[in-house]
Amino acid sequence: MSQPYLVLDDVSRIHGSGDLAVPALIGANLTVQRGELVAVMGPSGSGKSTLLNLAGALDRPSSGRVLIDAVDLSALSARQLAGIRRRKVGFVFQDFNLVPSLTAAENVFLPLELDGLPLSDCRLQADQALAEVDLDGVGDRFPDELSGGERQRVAIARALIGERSLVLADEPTGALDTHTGDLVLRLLRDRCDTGAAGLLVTHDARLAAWADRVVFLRDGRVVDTAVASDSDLPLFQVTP
Ligand SMILES: Nc1ncnc2c1ncn2[C@@H]1O[C@H](COP(=O)(O)OP(=O)(O)OP(=O)(O)O)[C@@H](O)[C@H]1O
Repeated sequence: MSQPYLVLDDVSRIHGSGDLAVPALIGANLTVQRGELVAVMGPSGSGKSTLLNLAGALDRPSSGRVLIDAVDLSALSARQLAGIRRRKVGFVFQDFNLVPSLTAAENVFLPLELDGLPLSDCRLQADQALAEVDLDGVGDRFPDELSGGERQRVAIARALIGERSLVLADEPTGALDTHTGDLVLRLLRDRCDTGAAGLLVTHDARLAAWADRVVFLRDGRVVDTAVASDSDLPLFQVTP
């Protein structure tokens, strides 16, 4: 089997210190191959967002190692981490995180623009990315001129634009109706099928069924994994 694209090796993250220390993630091990979509499930506060932020180089572990494409992130400066995020990682959040003063196309090509790509190339790639999510022709509209489902598809286009091959989604369908939620999941699934590695945080077993595997967290620990195509996901009825 090829080298995993994402590796979490015995990763712990303690927020705060002293009496206020919260062990949000404890000794987590996880690998995701290109082509694979892994769902992360667990009760509120179990460490799902913490894990996702570490996987996407938005946060650093208190101990353990995170590797993206065989690069150990602990060896990198803040500037180098920002470069990895811009080039390799796509994030999709529940609240879309679009910049309201930028058009749909400008939101989508923001990571490329920050990376110094000429604006004409940025626009071309943004239009292609918008077309991929079935949003041809909306590039010049602002987020408040789009529906919730369209905004989330813009966010997906931004997460998928360029070469980025690690796609991280935190409750990406939370605010969407079932039909649009399924569309968003299909886009994520397609991107993984064409070679990206994906992590999907969700509370919804129906959405987790789009993944290849499900990792269950409880109190900051990985307590179980399951093959997602087994329709009877154990939800949180796992033994500690
Ligand atoms: N910046 C922070 N400072 C202190 N504690 C934090 C911080 N971020 C998260 N925590 C704590 O770490 C634990 C894990 O939080 P996390 O957000 O990863 O859980 P989650 O599983 O994503 O929860 P939810 O499903 O409610 O979003 C929780 O106890 C949370 O209160």
